[in-house]
Amino acid sequence: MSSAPPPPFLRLHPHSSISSFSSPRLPHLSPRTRPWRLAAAREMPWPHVLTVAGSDSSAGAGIQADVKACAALGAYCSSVITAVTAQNTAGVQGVHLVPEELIREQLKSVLSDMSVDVVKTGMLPSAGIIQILCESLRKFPVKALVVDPVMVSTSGDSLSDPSTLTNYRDELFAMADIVTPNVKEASKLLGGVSLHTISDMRDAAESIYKLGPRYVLVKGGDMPDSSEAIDVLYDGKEFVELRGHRIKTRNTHGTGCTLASSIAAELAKGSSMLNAVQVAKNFVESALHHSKDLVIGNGPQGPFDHLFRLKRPPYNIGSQQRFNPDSLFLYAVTDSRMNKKWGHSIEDAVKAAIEGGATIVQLREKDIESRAFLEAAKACMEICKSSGVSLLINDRVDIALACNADGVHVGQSDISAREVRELLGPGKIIGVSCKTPAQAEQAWRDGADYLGCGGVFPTTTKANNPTLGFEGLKAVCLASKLPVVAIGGINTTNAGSVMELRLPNLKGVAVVSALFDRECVSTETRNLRSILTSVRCLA
Ligand SMILES: Nc1ncnc2c1ncn2[C@@H]1O[C@H](COP(=O)(O)OP(=O)(O)O)[C@@H](O)[C@H]1O
Ligand SMILES: Cc1ncc(COP(=O)(O)O)c(N)n1
Ligand SMILES: [Mg+2]
Repeated sequence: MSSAPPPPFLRLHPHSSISSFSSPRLPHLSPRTRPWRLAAAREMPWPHVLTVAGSDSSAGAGIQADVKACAALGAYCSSVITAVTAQNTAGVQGVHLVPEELIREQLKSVLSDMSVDVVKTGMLPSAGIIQILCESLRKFPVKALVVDPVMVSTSGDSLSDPSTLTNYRDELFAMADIVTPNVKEASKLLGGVSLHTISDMRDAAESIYKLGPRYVLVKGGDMPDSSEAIDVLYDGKEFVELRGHRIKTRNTHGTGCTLASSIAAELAKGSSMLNAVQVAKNFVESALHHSKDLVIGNGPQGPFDHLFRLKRPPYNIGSQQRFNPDSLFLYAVTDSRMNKKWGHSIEDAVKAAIEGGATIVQLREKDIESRAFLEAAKACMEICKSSGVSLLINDRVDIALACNADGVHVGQSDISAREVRELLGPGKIIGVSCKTPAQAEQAWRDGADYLGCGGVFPTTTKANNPTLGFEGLKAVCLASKLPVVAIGGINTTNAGSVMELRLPNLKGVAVVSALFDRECVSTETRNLRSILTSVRCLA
């Protein structure tokens, strides 16, 4: 690796010079006095990841991978470039470091102005660069820091000076929310210990955790002879093994950069760490799967297609608004037989439920023709959109796609949440009906957003549906890594007792007949809502 000579190529904009970097760039105006901000009627925050990393001329890894991954997942990605590398599918041919003062300048330019949510680091090739980054982060704090300690490329070329080890370990890790070494990097960080088994990865995660980050993810992409790609996540208390299919492909250049940026994008959207890591891992696996036969370059390591979803409908892949688990509070599920019985159209029933205070709606229409269902779903989408309530479709991914619904709810015998995610993309809400902790675990692995758990009480809405009781609900809630909504026989007389269980992850109740098998849907919804609210107020 060549070290940085004085930058003869540096041609500065007349108003921007390294020597003047300490002078403030932006006039200090309050939002009220910034005329360009008054133009927008409603300001929409855009999840923002700043990547501090190296440029990869082959665009499979580094800054280029980070920008593509964030874009694919619906986050904005700004970039501070630490080094310019000459790379292709055969390996790394050259590295040139960006002058440290220009890195400081780039950091200040972005962090002082652009409301960064999460900083993600990749190639930090010198000790001085790490120090500058730490200083900048202390001056401009962000919500989360994702550190991918890039040291060696997958081709085996060095991408950082050995002296950076000390700065990583003593300074940057303590500021990090998550550190994501691959097995080779974990070994380097720990003085050369060898990692061959999952148990070795766990030990390494534990040792790196002691250096100060909130989470450690030891990635097993490069573990030989395994049919699975297994990563180990550790939070100081619990280990989680994230297992995925190992895709047989030469196109794995940039998997590490992509994983870390995807975690950063999900954190910027508001996910918990565990969910961010799971979504990121599923995204890498899907991208590798869709790119496995693509050919670019003659070397042993090709890039993969981060934007694979653009090749297929739906095109509205990235959503900026994360699913809010609190919206499960009063979950209204429609039933066409009940609507018919009371002479309500689906649209009127949905409108009344929202008027009464339903916080999310699912259309569960089992005996209606597809064309009529789609028309009703489109009308319900308009109603839900104008009141800010999400609309999900039971089982029918085709209807959800056609009406651009907010998501889909599937049962254990429907197509899996993983396949639904493939079809709907990352921005949509996916719920899965689960009766056991094992099903809850699988739904989380498959990339679901929430669980429906029941029947809590006996119900006539669903035939042959075993009753779980409070014990069954409790087992699922305790085991679940996802928010849960209770369902099955819930009405105004027993809803309070369900919420009074105060089970972890239990966010609300889902009801069908208690709302829709009634003459006045809005009154019933209002009554239920006030019961739920009073239980919540007593908490
Ligand atoms: N062939 C593969 N199939 C599926 N997932 C993979 C494959 N190779 C790597 N991954 C996943 O990609 C992510 C990055 O891991 P890894 O390749 O070990 O990182 P790095 O690029 O830093 O060496 C991990 O989640 C890992 O499990
Ligand atoms: C500029 C740059 N940054 C990072 C990597 C690591 O690549 P990988 O994600 O395959 O480990 C790389 N090859 N080049
Ligand atoms: Mg790799």
